[in-house]
Amino acid sequence: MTPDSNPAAAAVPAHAPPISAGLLTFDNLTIGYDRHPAVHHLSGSFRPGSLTAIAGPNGAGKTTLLKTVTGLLRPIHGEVRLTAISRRDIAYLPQQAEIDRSFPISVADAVAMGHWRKIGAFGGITGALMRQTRLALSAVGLQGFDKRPVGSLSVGQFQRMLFARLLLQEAKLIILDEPFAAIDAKTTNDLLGLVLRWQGEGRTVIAVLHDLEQIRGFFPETLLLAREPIGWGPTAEILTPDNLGRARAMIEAWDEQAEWCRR
Ligand SMILES: Nc1ncnc2c1ncn2[C@@H]1O[C@H](COP(=O)(O)OP(=O)(O)OP(=O)(O)O)[C@@H](O)[C@H]1O
Repeated sequence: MTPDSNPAAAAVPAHAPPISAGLLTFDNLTIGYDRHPAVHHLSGSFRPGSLTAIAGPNGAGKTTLLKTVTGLLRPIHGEVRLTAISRRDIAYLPQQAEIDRSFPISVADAVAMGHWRKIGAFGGITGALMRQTRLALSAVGLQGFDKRPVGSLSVGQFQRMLFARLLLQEAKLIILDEPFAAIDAKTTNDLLGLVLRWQGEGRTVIAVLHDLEQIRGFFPETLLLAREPIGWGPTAEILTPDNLGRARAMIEAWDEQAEWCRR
């Protein structure tokens, strides 16, 4: 696959958050745990149809930010605003480490859970929905895996299965937390193809990633986070040596026990 010169990366001023008609907007957001802030003073918007990487060192607050967007955490201060969508329109793929892989369920049933918006929590899976489930499994290269218990899948196969479920969700906003961590090159390439397909369909995609070359190659926009926003805009203008150095220094200087922010 070749890097995509994506039109979603419309001109946005460097080092300034792209505030415009955003699908998802942060308004002076401060988030964290037990009133210890993990991320301060984040403002900006993700435009509808944009493809954005969230980058930053370990402990920068990336996962905390995603959990706040999905409603798992409440902001300490400021606001997360959704425009023209609701939380039901968001599909969220957590880090692999947060997912219980021992759940006794078949691959087909796990993927079919992606239909929940159409059928509700207690609705039945019709023949048509099961056919769509099998199509989604084929799209991720897992044809014939329907009856396998999820616990028997390799790490890469498990991630393919979760992407099949995302396919069925047909979400307007897709949020991925380190989707390619511990995944081999072939699987990464296939799943990256799905990410680009989603964006081609007009969906908005946000992914936490650590591979800077991958971000430069495929993600037109980047939010570089290090407890505070270091930059947010076109990837080439954000992932500079200067900004990456500032992000590292910010994390090294961070006080884990910092009290409530007074700025
Ligand atoms: N449940 C929790 N309770 C208290 N503090 C937490 C909790 N989860 C995360 N933190 C802290 O919040 C800060 C940001 O963590 P977060 O997981 O958001 O970072 P990250 O950028 O996703 O890191 P990584 O790249 O290592 O996954 C860290 O100092 C972390 O220890």
